[in-house]
Amino acid sequence: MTSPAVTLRGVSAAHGATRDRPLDLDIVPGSRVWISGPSGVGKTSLLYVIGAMTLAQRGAVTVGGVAVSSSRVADQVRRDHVGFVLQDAQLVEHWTVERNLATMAGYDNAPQALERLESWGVPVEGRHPRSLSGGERQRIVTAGALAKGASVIVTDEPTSSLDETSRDAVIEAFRDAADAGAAVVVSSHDSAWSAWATQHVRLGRTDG
Ligand SMILES: Nc1ncnc2c1ncn2[C@@H]1O[C@H](COP(=O)(O)OP(=O)(O)OP(=O)(O)O)[C@@H](O)[C@H]1O
Repeated sequence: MTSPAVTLRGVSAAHGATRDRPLDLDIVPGSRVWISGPSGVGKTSLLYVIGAMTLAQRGAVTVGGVAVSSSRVADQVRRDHVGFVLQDAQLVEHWTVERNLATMAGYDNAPQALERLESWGVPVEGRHPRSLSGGERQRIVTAGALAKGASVIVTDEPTSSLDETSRDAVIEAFRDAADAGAAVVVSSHDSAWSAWATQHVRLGRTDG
């Protein structure tokens, strides 16, 4: 039997729907999980718990087989197991994009990120984050997170700034990451993720 990449048992995040309705969830390697629900329902808050970016308010969380029981453990788990693409695509503004990518992905993996960005038509050489459009920024962070080769990838609206063609390329890249064995968890309003997902977590009133 495949060991889950992430388990939640009776978990409530600090904000949103899981406060009233704690969640049990098993996410196995290779799965594609779509968290949906109306604005403000708590998708981001749940995603942060799944990615060990914050501790659960209640319940038990494991990521990569490790119980996320303290901030110190969460920091380590995040480094060892998690790649993330957050809503405000996180880059160090005074570094070049290449240095940002090397830090996100690891120096050995950075060429892979550069290759992907070239295939997506995102020019990178010598650029700083301030010169990037929202869509370029989003794809740079995505390429960095994917190249890290993490076993768990969490992403929050990773295609919100993209046109349809670019969006489809990014969705495809997250599919490839899952095919390669990562557990990929996406929080998004966009129903384009529906056909991509193998597992759907719907937060909100219509949730069963
Ligand atoms: N640090 C915080 N302090 C207080 N309230 C917060 C905090 N973070 C989130 N919230 C509130 O918790 C609720 C859930 O927020 P969250 O960002 O998880 O929702 P979401 O479903 O991801 O929303 P959206 O789709 O608009 O991004 C919202 O009402 C939000 O205002």
